[in-house]
Amino acid sequence: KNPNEPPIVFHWFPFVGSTITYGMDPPRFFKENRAKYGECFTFILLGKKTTVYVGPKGNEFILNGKIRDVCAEEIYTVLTTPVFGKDVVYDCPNSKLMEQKKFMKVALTTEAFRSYVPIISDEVTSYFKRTPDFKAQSGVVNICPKMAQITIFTASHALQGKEIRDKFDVSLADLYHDLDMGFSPINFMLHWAPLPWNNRRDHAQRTVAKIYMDTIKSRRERGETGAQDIMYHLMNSTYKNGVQVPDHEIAHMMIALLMAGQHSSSSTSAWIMLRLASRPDIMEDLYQEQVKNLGADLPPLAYEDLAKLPLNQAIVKETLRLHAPIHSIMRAVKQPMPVPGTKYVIPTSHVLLAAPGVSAADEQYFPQPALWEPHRWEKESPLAPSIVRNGEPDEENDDDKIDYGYGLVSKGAASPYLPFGAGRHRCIGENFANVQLQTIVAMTVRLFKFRNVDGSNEVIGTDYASLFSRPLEPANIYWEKRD
Ligand code: HEM
Ligand SMILES: N#Cc1ccc(COc2ccc(/C=C/c3ccc(C(F)(F)[C@](O)(Cn4cnnn4)c4ccc(F)cc4F)nc3)cc2)cc1
Repeated sequence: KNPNEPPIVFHWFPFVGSTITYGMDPPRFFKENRAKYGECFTFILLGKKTTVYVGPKGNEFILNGKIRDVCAEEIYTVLTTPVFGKDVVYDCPNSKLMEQKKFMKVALTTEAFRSYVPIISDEVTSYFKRTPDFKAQSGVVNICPKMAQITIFTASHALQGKEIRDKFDVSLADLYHDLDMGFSPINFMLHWAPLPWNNRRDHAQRTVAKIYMDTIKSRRERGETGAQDIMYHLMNSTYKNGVQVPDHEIAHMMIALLMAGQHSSSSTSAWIMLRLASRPDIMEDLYQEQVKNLGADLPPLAYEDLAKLPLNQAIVKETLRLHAPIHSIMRAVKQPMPVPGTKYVIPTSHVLLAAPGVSAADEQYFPQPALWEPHRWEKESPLAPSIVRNGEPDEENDDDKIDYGYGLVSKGAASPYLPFGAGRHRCIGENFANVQLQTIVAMTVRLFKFRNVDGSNEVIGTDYASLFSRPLEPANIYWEKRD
């Protein structure tokens, strides 16, 4: 027992350590060990000493770690580079990633979102109209594959451009599926292994990258400047050192954006539908909110309408509070790190693990935390988070901001609610995700009433085996069309 290091979670076997109990149910693992050891403790994950530090102080310590102390790419590159491709995101120095985030973000503007809302709402309505599963007046459906379908189209159309999606036609599904097989936590360990799925992943990565690069060449030859989409902006971006972004890096960033957008949104939208089925009263409130604020004739949805639907917005916020797709954020330790207020110094042999979802489910910050209650985000709600400021306990309220090279982000990460991370690695897709998810919810509410098959208020368990936590399948809900 070393008094200068956090306590080590009891385990029977070296190497395996606590991998299985953690991997099966990370939130439960964090909560049980916080009760035994406090907010900062170390466990063995596949032979690696992994120091967890939960709560707002832990979020600050890890997510706002200085670049000389913590490193993301060292941990993530084995997982992401084979899928995205070389020289982007975690296969380059952090300074280059910061510039890439700036380029990627430049096309995620409210102007672009204005055009996405009709695209997404048309996709939702046409999907539900043309899909055989929704031919009848009511029925039962496993909602997860349906939401994955809806989000892959909207994510690819919005983030990749119409021509790319059309070009993939039916082969997108297969190529995307093979790429996706490489995006699994098993590859944290076996990324190098010449396993069949890794070979398919590599073939898919090369094929998809080539499709993008051919598109870039043909756009350049035609002098195409029509679509001001992400590809267009990346084709016209230059690094600070004067080098134009090479075609292969453009292609690889496009793959990264597709993977990010698809996984996060399909998981979150599936959870939203399951939660609405567990609370038919909320789904009715949402419908009435649109009637009240947009008019009983329910005009076609526009970007500006989203801001008129606070409960609709709170659905996404409350779902991400209990179902954040990324449950573990990891960093390598590059220099011994003293933990403020303790005797601990975290050595470079450790990996740090932040779990913002732990404080988001802590009664200290959210009364009755296990209750999915979107109304809690309204100021006067008795369930409102204790540190409500201007309507939400977000990190954007009371401290100033800092720019790591891709725009201003909040300086403080000591918030209990960080589903999009914080600090230099903070998400750049938050606004896109909110527009996409809020539009999907608003359109679904117009078409259906949901409830659980057994009429209960229950919700299905979580599958932590994949990279992004998502509902266990099949996750059936009973639906009926609003006449
Ligand atoms: C509900 C949707 C989403 C959630 C909950 C989410 C969550 C996160 C989180 C927690 C991080 C921080 C990761 C870390 O610190 O290691 C992150 C980073 C990031 N996300 Fe998202 N994300 C979402 C959607 C998106 C979308 C739609 C895109 C792209 C269009 C995207 C692109 C990125 C990028 C580029 C980063 C930066 C990674 C880095 O700097 O290391 N995300 N996201
Ligand atoms: N035995 C066993 C056993 C052991 C352990 C386990 C479970 O262990 C763990 C541990 C850690 C993790 C981490 C999740 C993680 C991290 C990074 C990324 C990412 F990089 F990919 C992402 O942030 C994703 N992203 C961002 N925004 N939207 N998506 C991203 C960034 C930029 C980018 F451009 C594209 C991106 F898409 N994705 C996911 C998941 C599971 C199970 C079983």
